Amino acid sequence: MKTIDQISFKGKRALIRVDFNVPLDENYNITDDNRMTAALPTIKKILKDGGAVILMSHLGRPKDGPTEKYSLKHLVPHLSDLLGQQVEFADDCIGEDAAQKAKELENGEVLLLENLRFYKEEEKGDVAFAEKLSKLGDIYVNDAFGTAHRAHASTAVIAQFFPESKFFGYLMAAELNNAEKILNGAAKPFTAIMGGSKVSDKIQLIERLLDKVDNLIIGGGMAYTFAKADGGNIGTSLLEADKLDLARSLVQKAKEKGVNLLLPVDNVVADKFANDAQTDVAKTGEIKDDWMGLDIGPETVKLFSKVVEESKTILWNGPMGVFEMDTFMVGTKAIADAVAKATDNGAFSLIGGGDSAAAVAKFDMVNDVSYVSTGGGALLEYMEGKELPGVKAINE
Ligand SMILES: Nc1ncnc2c1ncn2[C@@H]1O[C@H](COP(=O)(O)OP(=O)(O)OP(=O)(O)O)[C@@H](O)[C@H]1O
Ligand SMILES: O=C(O)[C@H](O)COP(=O)(O)O
Repeated sequence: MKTIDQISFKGKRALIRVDFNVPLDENYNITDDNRMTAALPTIKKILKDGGAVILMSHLGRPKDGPTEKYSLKHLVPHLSDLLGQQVEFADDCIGEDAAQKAKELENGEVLLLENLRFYKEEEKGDVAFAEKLSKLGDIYVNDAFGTAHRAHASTAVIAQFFPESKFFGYLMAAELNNAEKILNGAAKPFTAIMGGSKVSDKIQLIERLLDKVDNLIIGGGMAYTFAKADGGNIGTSLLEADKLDLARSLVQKAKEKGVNLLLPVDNVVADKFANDAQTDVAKTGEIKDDWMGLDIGPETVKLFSKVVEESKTILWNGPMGVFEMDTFMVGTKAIADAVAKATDNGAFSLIGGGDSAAAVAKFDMVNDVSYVSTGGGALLEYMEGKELPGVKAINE
């Protein structure tokens, strides 16, 4: 793997694509800075070598050019705190001002460019736009694992302008190594925990995992499609009506492959989708008409936790319930506790997916698991066996 360890950045300007697509509240406070802290080792290595750093990223999905809401300037104070030095900001990612600021950057200094997606050329993978960006640095570093599944100007297309000087950053290398550990070197028993809202998002991953795991745990909103497929009543719980056959076939495949497939046996149900809803516990398949399942129930917690605690490799993608509401976070928290316990006993645990990572951060358990991935879609696609454009662009 071509990583930044292979060169010295002394006297060089490194143009680093990072994924600083972090959640911000209404006052522009960063509510989870995992993606920023994860990029620090790469930035620090380059500064320590005696180089200068130019950071570029997207934030959100702006539709109509520059907007206050999606400005990366909101990240400057926190990034400066994290690095212990003032970070410069260019309020346009290309153009004269950015060029001037990049040129004048002294070794040891850091410049952050404005949101790349203020130009539609970024997502289109426009070559001329990529070339303009490429002029800002001497060496291209891709450390944006979270965006590696996008073939955009700054993540993939730009690499052609650095044929001899393109490298993976430390975060990218760590993410790829950890994903490989799960895919091709997992100690057994290997348990995958799948949750979240939709089974359709995760079909390919589930199918691939059936060849690798000993246990497959399915919880969260997607479990209701399985309950319905089994002929149960699910009330107004989440359902993907067009995925019932698929659910049945996944159950069948698990059986054929000897995978222990675990689905919820009981559920926390509510009379409305709200934190102050009336709640009850219902057996799977026995949810009353106007009620919805919003978390796994206490018996399920016991069943899932036992399997998780006995595992040596754990991949967790997607929460067990609507953990954003305190009333329905119990199941997700209990599974997080089980993952932490297994990790403490020597298991390797990888948490992937934006929402699972947010849940672990909410419970303040980031240090209790082996690795929290900064990738949502990127990790899923990599695990599904797809080649990530951001990775390919450096490798080829
Ligand atoms: N029983 C349920 N009913 C409705 N929504 C649910 C239920 N269980 C979980 N969810 C919701 O599913 C969402 C997470 O699903 P998603 O598939 O996006 O997970 P993820 O893979 O961790 O995240 P991402 O796709 O962002 O990487 C959460 O917002 C959670 O509230
Ligand atoms: O949050 C993410 O998954 C990445 O930053 C990619 O963002 P996108 O889905 O808007 O391309």
